[in-house]
Amino acid sequence: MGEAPALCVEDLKEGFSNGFGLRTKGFKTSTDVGDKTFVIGCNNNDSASSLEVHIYDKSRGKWVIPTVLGTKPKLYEGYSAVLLNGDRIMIIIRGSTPDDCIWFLEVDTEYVKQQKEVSGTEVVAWSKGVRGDAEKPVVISGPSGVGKGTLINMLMEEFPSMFGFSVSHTTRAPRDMEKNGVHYHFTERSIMEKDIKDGKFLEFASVHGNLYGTSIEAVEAVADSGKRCILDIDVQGAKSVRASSLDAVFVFISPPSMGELEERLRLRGTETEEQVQKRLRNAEAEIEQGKSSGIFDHILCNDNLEKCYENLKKLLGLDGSAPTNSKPSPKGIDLPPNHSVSKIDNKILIKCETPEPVNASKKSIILDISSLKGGAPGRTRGLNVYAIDSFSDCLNGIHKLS
Ligand SMILES: Nc1ncnc2c1ncn2[C@@H]1O[C@H](COP(=O)(O)OP(=O)(O)OP(=O)(O)O)[C@@H](O)[C@H]1O
Ligand SMILES: Nc1nc2c(ncn2[C@@H]2O[C@H](COP(=O)(O)O)[C@@H](O)[C@H]2O)c(=O)[nH]1
Repeated sequence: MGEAPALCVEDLKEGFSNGFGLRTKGFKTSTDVGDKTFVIGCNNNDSASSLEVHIYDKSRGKWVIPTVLGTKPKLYEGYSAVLLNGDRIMIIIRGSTPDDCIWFLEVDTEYVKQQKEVSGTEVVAWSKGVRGDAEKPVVISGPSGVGKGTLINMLMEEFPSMFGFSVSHTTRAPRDMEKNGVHYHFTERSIMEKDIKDGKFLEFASVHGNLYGTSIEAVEAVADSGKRCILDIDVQGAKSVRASSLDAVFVFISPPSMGELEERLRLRGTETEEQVQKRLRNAEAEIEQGKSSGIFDHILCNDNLEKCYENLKKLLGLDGSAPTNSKPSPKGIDLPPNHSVSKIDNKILIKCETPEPVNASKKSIILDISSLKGGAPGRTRGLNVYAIDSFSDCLNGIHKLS
């Protein structure tokens, strides 16, 4: 590392404008990014209140309340804030649980810039920091009745600990055997539209007359459990995911013929005649787009179900003997209870300030932020965590925290 710490929190007074030292409920901190000052905090000690973000635009001499995307962190005992790359503020939370102690407020990332353009307002976006990486999600798309759900069920039955299903939201009515929260989150249009406006959806589309969408939480919950996420979405949804920051594998399932697709839809018996007709009309355009748009990495024809399933497994690297375990869920980050925060290059030093000896897991730690991935509005993954015995370790070498 070689370089002296850029900033050490003990050298700074709480509430300084560099953003370090955001304290407890009722306090605020400010971080300067270009000609804007981002003030993060809470106005009072009311436990019902939450972290708010206000922006002071120095060039216009005006306060702005931005649109805040993503889920906000809860209120805890105290916070430290560190500006990273000039485009996001890392918030380190004191007194939180190990899985909830690192958050990012994106203030000028590509995602935030795009959202500003779309909404025409100031935008900031929260995402939660997570250790380690998740496996690439698998997006499965294709016309209604082609067999996507059947193939996904086969995969989940054979590899229950490896895959998790992204439970979509929809405004369509549940079918007889469908359970809320398992097959879909069945919801009202007005509620879903508000959630879409609040940035809670990775993608959404109007499909066969109803609104369908994948919430960011649905995908992240699967990744948090250490499983590989499977999305069953239409072609418009696949296109939106392709354009998003989610790095996924895209598979299109095509029918052997329109006649066969019609027969499958009718035999399933879940739609009225009018709905079958609508789905078949939409299928033609979906097949055309699926095969020609360049969205999909793989196209599989579901003629013979067993053969198609074998091909799906092959492209997912599962054609050998069945692996039994998924990747273990990444552990949380055990912060020392009393700590100070400083930044050295791509490393954040969280220095234990407890006078008495502490056990290994409560030692000072380093967060390596050189491999951050993903981001708002969901999870920022790729945080690496190392334990250190003393501050000089930080300069001389680091030990990986198990
Ligand atoms: N290869 C196949 N040969 C014959 N029938 C099949 C085949 N694959 C699936 N099916 C049947 O076709 C019907 C439709 O399948 P499924 O419900 O999985 O379609 P889907 O693509 O998920 O449809 P939707 O998009 O409407 O949810 C089911 O009754 C299923 O059993
Ligand atoms: N864009 C999205 N499409 C979705 C989502 N969830 C499901 N779907 C697609 O809708 C049709 C119809 O489904 P059905 O359950 O009513 O038969 C099908 O093609 C699904 O793939 C979603 O979240 N986003």
